[in-house]
This record gives sequence, C-alpha cells and structure tokens, in this order.
Amino acid sequence: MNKKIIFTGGGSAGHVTVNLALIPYFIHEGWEVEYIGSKNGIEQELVSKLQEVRYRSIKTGKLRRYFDWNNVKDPFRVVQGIFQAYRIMQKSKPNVVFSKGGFVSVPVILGAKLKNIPVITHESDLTPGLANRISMPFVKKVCTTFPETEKHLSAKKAEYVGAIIRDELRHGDATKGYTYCNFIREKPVLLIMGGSMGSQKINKSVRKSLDELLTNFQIVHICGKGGVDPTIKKKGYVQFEYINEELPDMMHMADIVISRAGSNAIFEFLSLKKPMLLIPLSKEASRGDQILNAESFKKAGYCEVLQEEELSENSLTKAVNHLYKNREKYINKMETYQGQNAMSKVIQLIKNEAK
Ligand SMILES: CC(=O)N[C@H]1[C@@H](OP(=O)(O)OP(=O)(O)OC[C@H]2O[C@@H](n3ccc(=O)[nH]c3=O)[C@H](O)[C@@H]2O)O[C@H](CO)[C@@H](O)[C@@H]1O
Repeated sequence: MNKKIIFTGGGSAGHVTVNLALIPYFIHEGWEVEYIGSKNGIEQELVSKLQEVRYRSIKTGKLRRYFDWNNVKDPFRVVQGIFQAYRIMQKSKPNVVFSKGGFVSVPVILGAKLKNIPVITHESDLTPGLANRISMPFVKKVCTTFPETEKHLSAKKAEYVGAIIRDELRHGDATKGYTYCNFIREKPVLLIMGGSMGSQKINKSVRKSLDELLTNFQIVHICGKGGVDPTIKKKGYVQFEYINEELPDMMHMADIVISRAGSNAIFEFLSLKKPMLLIPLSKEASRGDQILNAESFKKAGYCEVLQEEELSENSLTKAVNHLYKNREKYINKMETYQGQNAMSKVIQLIKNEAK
C-alpha cells in the first residue's frame, strides 16, 4: 500500500511555500498527499492549484499577542479544530505529518498526537514562533533553517537542515521578466517585496521616494492584497498584489531587492545572489524574529539593514543607492554561502519517522 503524508501550515505564504517545495517529491515517489489548512487562508488558495493533493479544512483560531474580541472565540475554534483533525487522522491514517507552523498547525499536531502519528515540524525563523513553541512537546523533530535556532530548542529534537527553496525559483528567466514588465535592459531593476502580505509601511515610503528611485531604477513593487495604488502610472514602475508563476522570472531579472526579513524570502534571495536591503518587521508588530533574521544576514555580509524606525524618504533612497553601488561586495559574500541540501535532509527525516 502507498504511504501517506499530511502537510499542514498556513496563515501567510511563508508557512506554505516550504510545503510546496516538498510536496512534488512525495507525489513523484508515489505517496498519497493530503493538506490540512484553514477554510479561506492563503494555504487553501496556493494548495488548491495542486490537483494531486486532497485539501481538508478545519476550524482554527489565531494566536494573537494583542487584544481582540476574537481572542475570546478562538480557543473554542482551536478545540473544534483538534477534534476535526483527530477525525481526519482516524479516517486518513497517514504514516507521518509534516508541519510548517503557523496557527493552523497547532490543532493538526494535537490531533495527530492523539492518534499517535509522528509529526515533524519546520522552523524558518531564527527564534521559534508561538505555534511551534506550543507544539514542541508533541513532535518528534524540529527542522531549523538557522544553526542559531538550536539553542532555543530541546537538543534531542532540533535538527539543523538549512533553508528549503522551491526548485522553480532556480529556473527563472530574466528575459521573460523584462517582457512581462515592459522593461528595458539598459536600466537596473529594483524588486520590492514587503513579505507575502505586502507592507503598508514600505509601500508608503517607496511611493514618497518614487520619483527619485525611478531616476536610477526600474521598479517591480509587490504591494500585498489591497496594496496596489491604481492612480500611480509611471514609466518603469509596475505594481502587483502577489506574484505566482512569474516570481522566478522577476527574481532573476532583479539587480537588487528591498525586502522584509521573512526567512523564506531572504534565503530565496540569498540562493539567487541578490543584494538585499532588509527592512525587518518591528518589535511592536511581532516577536522581533525578522530583526534577528536580518541581523544574522548582516553579520554574514549578505545585506544592508534599515530598521523601520529609521525609515524615511531620505534614508531609503540613500540606502538603495549605497546597496547598488556596493552590489559586488554582497554578491561576493553570497557566493561563499553553501546551501545545506536541506531538502534531502528533511525528506530523509520524514521517511525515517513515517510509521
Ligand atoms: C508578518 C509575518 O508574520 N511575517 C512572517 C511570515 O512572513 P511571510 O509570509 O512574508 O514569509 P516569508 O517572507 O518567509 O516568505 C514569503 C514567501 O512567499 C513567496 N511570495 C511572496 C510574494 C509574492 O508575491 N509571491 C510569492 O510567492 C516568497 O517567494 C516566499 O516563499 O512568515 C515568515 C516565515 O516564518 C516569518 O519570517 C515572517 O516574520
């Protein structure tokens, strides 16, 4: 009988793209693949494109660090989600569960634990997220992207594997990117990606400096859902809410990037050797994981960092021009980065645990 794996993870694309990188391998190897996510999350949108994967939705609650009336209702949703996940495990009988974290993964992991199904999780960031911290006692292994993360985890469970990069990102075609954006070859391209959901702060700041930035660069701006400003029509400036199939072409076309410091995005840029200006999400809006991700990259010489509090018209254009001028320095440093062959390590761990 074929082996079966259930993937989970969601809330933002950063909790889905690692799964999207792994899923084709298991399908190719003849495994049955299912995915548990929320009903209307980004994971549903991204995974529903994969015909071979059965998608099942459960109720889930968000784990917020701030006051919200939903905080009262959400624990009940999580409990309902645990029962739903338990029933799925009972019917589906997977050999193993792989979780990429995010709040939808907590009920799935608990449901799997109740059925004694082994779970492996993956932590993208330098410090473990809340969902992964809650789930820690119930999982067999936690795969980490940064070596520094191991000190935040139990030594028995932590496995440093490195970053998992979707294979298609390596096969982008810059020429297609130029055609798609109607850009010319003679002027450098700046790609701006404020994380998978866009960043209002970065969008605002870029737009204030747009004319100045456009004197030196053509700009692809990924603005996030609802973030595109249709009133701005300028030569050499294109905006998107989110890019799917064309992202590899856009990444290959870019000379330099401005990005949030979400772990998947920055390792993708690193693997393609794109000099980065990172603007991490502030401590006010997060646990500060992106600040640590960015610090680690800066220490390695891969990027420039501009903290959100320092963001202004002047500081942004100055930092972008400085990055472009010194691009060779960052590229040379990135050339020394050795990928950890994370994909095969994770696949081996999953196979070892699959009952
Ligand atoms: C606000 C928030 O909570 N952010 C977290 C979230 O970020 P976020 O969801 O932004 O995740 P990442 O930056 O790590 O990854 C974004 C992923 O989306 C893809 N992408 C993005 C834009 C686009 O148009 N098309 C596309 O395919 C990127 O290629 C990448 O694979 O998860 C990350 C990984 O745990 C964390 O480090 C971030 O702190």
